[in-house]
Amino acid sequence: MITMRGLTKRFGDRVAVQDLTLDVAAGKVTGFLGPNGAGKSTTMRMVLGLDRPTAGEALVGGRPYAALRRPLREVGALLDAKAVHPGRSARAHLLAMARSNAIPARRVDEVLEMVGLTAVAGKRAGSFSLGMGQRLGIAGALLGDPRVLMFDEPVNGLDPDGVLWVRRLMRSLAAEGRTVFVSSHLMSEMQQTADRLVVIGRGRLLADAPVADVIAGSSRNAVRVRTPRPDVLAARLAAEPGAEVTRSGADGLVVTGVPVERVGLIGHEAGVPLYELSAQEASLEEAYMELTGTSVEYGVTGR
Ligand SMILES: Nc1ncnc2c1ncn2[C@@H]1O[C@H](COP(=O)(O)OP(=O)(O)OP(=O)(O)O)[C@@H](O)[C@H]1O
Repeated sequence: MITMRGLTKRFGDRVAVQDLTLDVAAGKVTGFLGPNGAGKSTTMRMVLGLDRPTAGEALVGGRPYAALRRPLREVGALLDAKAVHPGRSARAHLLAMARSNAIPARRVDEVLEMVGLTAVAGKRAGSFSLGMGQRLGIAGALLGDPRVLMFDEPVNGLDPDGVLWVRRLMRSLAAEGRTVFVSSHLMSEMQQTADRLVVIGRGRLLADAPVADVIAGSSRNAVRVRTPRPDVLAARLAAEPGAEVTRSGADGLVVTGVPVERVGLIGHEAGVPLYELSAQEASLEEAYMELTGTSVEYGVTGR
């Protein structure tokens, strides 16, 4: 588990992370989302002891990173896949990491196999493609067989096969009871991979909830109805608290703010025949856009 309590980071008078308090639980994939500059990397760097919090604390398994005796065995991370000496082979890079944490050399071959780099283990990391570099970074994170894993944009640069592989890897690591904390800008990918989401904007916590709850909170969730008597049904629905009803075509209505079951019941009570009754769930992308709409730092101002 990763614990953050009042975690805050200022760079001069710029607040990068503001008072984050949350737990990233074991046995789940937790997606970490936020616009560019929201503070995701800074948060992860503080968990790894690479940035010192201005206030508050970040703990891994109840202890600050600096207090971990063999850190790679407790928390593995992929932050920057390019942080590898370009002249070193993939195997030499991992061997050096292993040695510094008393990890046996045979584990290097195991993780190379896990990420599919065995055939190129002797090649210079500098000659690797973006996707191969990501795989090498993931191998480094897995090296110490840690209970906690953090990945910053792990699918960046991967082809569809690679994306699928990362998704399965995250799921299987969580199924083994590990804590998996992963940042991404790819909403459709997160919708398929994550159990929970932590969303931040301008350093502040915007949401910390199961994926389904984040989506359910969107105003884009709607019910579509078709009926030969749309006026009658629209009038009945409009009387529901919180309902918004718009006409769609000759016989259609789109209703927000009323659950699909209730719409069906109201139609029944009004004696109105229904040709179609369907719930239209918002995408994570739509829910995310609503959540972060006012906290996008580097947006286009629509001039
Ligand atoms: N070393 C630093 N010195 C000064 N400001 C910094 C430093 N590192 C980060 N920042 C600032 O802190 C804020 C948060 O940056 P961070 O890289 O954590 O965001 P992010 O959510 O990871 O963004 P992205 O999605 O673009 O990777 C930004 O405004 C950034 O400019």
